[in-house]
Amino acid sequence: MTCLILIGMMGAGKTTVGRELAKRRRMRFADCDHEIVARTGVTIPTIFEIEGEDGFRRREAQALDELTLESDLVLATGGGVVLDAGNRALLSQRGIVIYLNVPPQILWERTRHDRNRPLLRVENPRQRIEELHRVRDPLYREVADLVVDGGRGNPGAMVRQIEKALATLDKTSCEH
Ligand SMILES: Nc1ncnc2c1ncn2[C@@H]1O[C@H](COP(=O)(O)OP(=O)(O)O)[C@@H](O)[C@H]1O
Ligand SMILES: O=C(O)C1=C[C@@H](OP(=O)(O)O)[C@@H](O)[C@H](O)C1
Ligand SMILES: [Mg+2]
Repeated sequence: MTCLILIGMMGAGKTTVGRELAKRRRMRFADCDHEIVARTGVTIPTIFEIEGEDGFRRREAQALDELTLESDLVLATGGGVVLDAGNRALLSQRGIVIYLNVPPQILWERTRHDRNRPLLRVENPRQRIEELHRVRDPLYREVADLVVDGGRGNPGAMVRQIEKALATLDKTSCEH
């Protein structure tokens, strides 16, 4: 079975919905960020502190390249994975890419108390989310096979919406 890849902004629900989707479809679940944390033994903020964003992005590209070789996998990516053109090419080639599209206001509400996202550790995180969304939304759309409204309904409802959208697609192989 094919490889399903979730993309979207921080707080879009990629990790939460991805895990549920994998359970429902009896597929393995992986998360690029979790993989990086498992490999390095430190948190994402610590990687940003020690190696900067560039260092994190190198690790992210490596993890993406390796994980997307698997089939039968639901993969949650980090929100910034689409910034790199090489990553975007990989995403398009290696799976069905699902963009969880969520308005900035909801992203802000979901992430405001979470300290694990170094890019939001700024004076005005709300404005930062809006800026990142403006830059990234076209990149998410560029690689997405499906765009799903991830702002309405609980994760279970998101899974049902994704399943419905997947049924309309005729892309059945990860290795196309
Ligand atoms: N559909 C949803 N409805 C309500 N809350 C959600 C939904 N999806 C995710 N959340 C919550 O939003 C926060 C961020 O979700 P997460 O899965 O970590 O997003 P991402 O991996 O895209 O950054 C978590 O606290 C999660 O429980
Ligand atoms: O948007 C981003 O650039 C990032 C998103 C995070 O993942 P989530 O999208 O799962 O929060 C994580 O990869 C890192 O903090 C950078
Ligand atoms: Mg996540």
